[in-house]
Amino acid sequence: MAEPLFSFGIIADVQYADIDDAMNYTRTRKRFYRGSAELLRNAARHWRQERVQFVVQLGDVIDGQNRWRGASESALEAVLREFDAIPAPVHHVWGNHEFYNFNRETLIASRLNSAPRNASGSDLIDKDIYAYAFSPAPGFRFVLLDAFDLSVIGRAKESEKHQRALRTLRENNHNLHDFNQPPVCAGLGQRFVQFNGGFSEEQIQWLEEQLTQADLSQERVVVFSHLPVLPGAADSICLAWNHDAVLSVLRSHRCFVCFMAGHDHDGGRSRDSEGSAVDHVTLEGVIETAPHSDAFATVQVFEEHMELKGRGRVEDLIISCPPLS
Ligand SMILES: Nc1ncnc2c1ncn2[C@@H]1O[C@H](COP(=O)(O)OP(=O)(O)O)[C@@H](O)[C@H]1O
Repeated sequence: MAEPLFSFGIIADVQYADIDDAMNYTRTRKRFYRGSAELLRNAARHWRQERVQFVVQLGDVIDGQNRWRGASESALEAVLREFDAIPAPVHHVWGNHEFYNFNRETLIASRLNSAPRNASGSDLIDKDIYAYAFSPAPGFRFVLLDAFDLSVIGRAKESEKHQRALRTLRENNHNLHDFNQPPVCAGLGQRFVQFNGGFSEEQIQWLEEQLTQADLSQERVVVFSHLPVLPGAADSICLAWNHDAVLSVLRSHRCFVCFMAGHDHDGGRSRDSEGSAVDHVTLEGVIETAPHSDAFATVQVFEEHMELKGRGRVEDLIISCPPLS
């Protein structure tokens, strides 16, 4: 049997807090706030044994409730200790709960900024857009996106991007007193809530350039974001506001293999048949996973496909790589 070229771990929505278990907002699922650290520890142990090359943490690593308890720093320390037990780099995506706990400047200066450093500082596409690309192996380019680049929670009140985000919510959500409440409508319109966000034109342009370069150099690309972009791969309430702009970039490049996101704790899988049938994976969230189970995966990468090996409530998936030419 062929050996994988390399392998990496993925985990989403740990949302750790040192508080008692409770129901989610809509009272449909239980959240295991302390147990989530234990499940992260299980994942770390597993990845250590498997000797993965790196891990991608898909956002919401600590819960927003740490903020009002004054526990943001200690909760972050607790989860980073678990990640430190993995002898491999960890790439951190930022979700809405990162912004409930910290502002953008604090996050940029924190250990949750995993962008590689270059001679002039960091490889971020812009000093305050948390998106970057890295090459895990020759022929592969992995891209992390900032889904709160355009958002109310991820941008300072006085900034132009915050104001634009507010206008987007006012135009699309009639709940002016509470934009966390989804608009009463069917389908995709429900995504215009304050706990979501979107991607600026600069970021989408940068993504386009990354994929164009990857096409030219015959690399394969995997894209990560906290917010999903393909309807069907997640509940409509969980999609990025301008998910369609990202989709149209992804669909126009043959280098694109797979999109991985978190945010929707129920998880989801969908094959984008409008592209060249690439997979969109929304990973099941640790926070709503019972303590006796697990929610993480290891992805083994081969020349022509990737094998996602799920643990606990994450099911296995074979992801095929579209032909390069
Ligand atoms: N249907 C809703 N109506 C009003 N507020 C909501 C609704 N769903 C979530 N919220 C609020 O939005 C914020 C984010 O929700 P939460 O469930 O914590 O997000 P996540 O799914 O990322 O964990 C919380 O402050 C929560 O109380």
